[in-house]
Amino acid sequence: MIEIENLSKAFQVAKRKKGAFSSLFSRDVETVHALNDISFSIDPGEIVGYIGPNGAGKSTTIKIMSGILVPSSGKCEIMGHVPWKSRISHVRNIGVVFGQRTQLWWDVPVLDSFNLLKDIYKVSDSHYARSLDQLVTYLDLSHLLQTPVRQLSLGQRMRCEIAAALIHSPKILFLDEPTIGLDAVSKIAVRQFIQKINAENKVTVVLTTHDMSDIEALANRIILIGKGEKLYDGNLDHLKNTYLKHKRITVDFTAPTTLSEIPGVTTLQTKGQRSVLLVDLNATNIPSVMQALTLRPDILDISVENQPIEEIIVNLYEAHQL
Ligand SMILES: Nc1ncnc2c1ncn2[C@@H]1O[C@H](COP(=O)(O)OP(=O)(O)OP(=O)(O)O)[C@@H](O)[C@H]1O
Repeated sequence: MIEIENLSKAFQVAKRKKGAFSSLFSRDVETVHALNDISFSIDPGEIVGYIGPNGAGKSTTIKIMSGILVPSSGKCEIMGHVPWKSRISHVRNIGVVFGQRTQLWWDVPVLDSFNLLKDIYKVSDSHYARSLDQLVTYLDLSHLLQTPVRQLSLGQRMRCEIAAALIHSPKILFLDEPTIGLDAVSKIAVRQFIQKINAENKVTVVLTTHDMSDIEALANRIILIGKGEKLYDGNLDHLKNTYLKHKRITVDFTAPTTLSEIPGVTTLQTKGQRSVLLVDLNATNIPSVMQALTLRPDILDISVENQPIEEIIVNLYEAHQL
């Protein structure tokens, strides 16, 4: 369904020189390699988390796959189309949501934007009625349809953005940071909707996000890129098991206290009755640390957390010497 082979994208940018205005007059340019020889393929019905740190090349990939950017080299074929060559046929197959931008008309009621999109995509009346009905129900939009977009909260707007991207029932949905800035309730609503349209309408989803809870909730596969290179393609648990070096244990005591030394464990923080410990999994394991802790009579609560995924990514970078 999505075939990416040896895809590269380089940008030419004016070289920064000392002095506020010198780059305006300078002819020196440097090349930024946003994507370097990336290859992957995605099958129908998958939900893929496309992740990586800032500047990794995620948005560049989404823009190429949407037909907004032309790559410097390599192949990108989506449902038989080269996105930037056959734009009109391609956009019928895809829906795109950029969390930081809107595709809705700011001053008009949401429903008017949907009607305009219906005309742009030449959706038939009967298909539109069905599609709108489903989107309004699933995303709980009925009370928002007559509201101008500028009056919507961020969470309400994002639900409308997602509906707008799906009015023409595309087979593929690209979501670039769809939950950015949303509160917990809106995040969950967006996630549940993504799960639903994937399960019921068989929509293939490519999701970029910095929110790893989005990835954990949705993606059965992740593709991780860093500095334009593909670093990992597979399942999230496997990545965690391979690169997880530490776990964190938060311990609440009945009264302020200090912990005696436990091999392989460092105290990251002690505040009042709470201590946060870092367990080095190369030196020890969780059952041994728990055993040492539970010998103490003054423990109220213990919780064990995996190292944040961002730190796992750092481990992965180190492993790749990037
Ligand atoms: N239009 C452009 N002109 C010049 N450089 C660009 C352009 N777009 C992106 N870049 C550069 O390409 C690299 C990859 O950027 P991209 O926006 O794809 O990263 P990203 O993974 O989406 O990052 P973020 O998580 O911060 O959104 C960065 O170094 C960025 O500065």
